[in-house]
Amino acid sequence: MSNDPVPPTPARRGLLIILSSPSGAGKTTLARRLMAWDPGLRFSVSATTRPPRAGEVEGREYFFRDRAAFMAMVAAGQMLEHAEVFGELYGSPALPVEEATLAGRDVLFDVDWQGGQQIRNSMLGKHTLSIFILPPSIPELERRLRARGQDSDAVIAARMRKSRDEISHWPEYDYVLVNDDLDRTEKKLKTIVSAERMRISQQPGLVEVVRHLNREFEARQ
Ligand SMILES: Nc1ncnc2c1ncn2[C@@H]1O[C@H](COP(=O)(O)OP(=O)(O)OP(=O)(O)O)[C@@H](O)[C@H]1O
Ligand SMILES: Nc1nc2c(ncn2[C@@H]2O[C@H](COP(=O)(O)O)[C@@H](O)[C@H]2O)c(=O)[nH]1
Repeated sequence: MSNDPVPPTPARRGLLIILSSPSGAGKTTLARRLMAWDPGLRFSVSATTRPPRAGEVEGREYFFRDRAAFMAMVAAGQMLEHAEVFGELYGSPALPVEEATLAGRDVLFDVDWQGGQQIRNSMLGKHTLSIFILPPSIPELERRLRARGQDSDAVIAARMRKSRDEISHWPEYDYVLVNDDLDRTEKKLKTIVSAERMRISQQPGLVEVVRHLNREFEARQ
């Protein structure tokens, strides 16, 4: 018998994948493509006090709450993070994230820089992967916000004013992608996620593989 140096197999904890960008750079579009690529990925549906846009469905894009209900969730400790963005409250409910990551599933967040910071510093923040999406130019950012056709001129102007501040947080992220061509950016995003999933810390099953290889070495002696 060898004295097997390999520790027992720990369960895999899911990754917290954080996407941030200035409004309109394309993170929601990219998040949808990532979800379609990997049905095992769980999207963290945020709660917000902002009113629904046309086509948005309660519980799919957001949980739409009034301020009192939102603050009650915060007071009850139900939010992993929360922040005021463009004058509205946004937050990520903690329980679905805990359940998914405990079951080994990765969770995708579409949050601003404040949310990104809070998630990284949270109890669940040990295994995070954070990616910041930059627009190729400021005129293109504004063009995308207008082309989306969802927000008033005043809302677009407010979001453009905040974009410089949001962009200033790019160095806090693990990766930065310039979203010029959507298909190319999607491919890069998938490459990053695939590579991060191959980190030793993300592959507890390797312990069994190495154990098996050691047994095979012994059988040859
Ligand atoms: N690479 C791209 N080239 C051209 N248009 C794009 C590109 N990426 C996204 N878009 C478009 O830009 C608009 C804004 O994208 P999206 O809603 O994904 O931005 P966002 O970063 O999630 O914004 P918000 O923070 O306001 O939710 C959408 O109409 C989307 O189709
Ligand atoms: N800190 C958090 N930010 C969030 C969350 N959900 C969304 N967001 C960010 O808000 C803005 C605006 O989103 P929109 O849907 O109104 O266009 C954008 O930057 C999102 O990333 C959250 O739970 N926490």
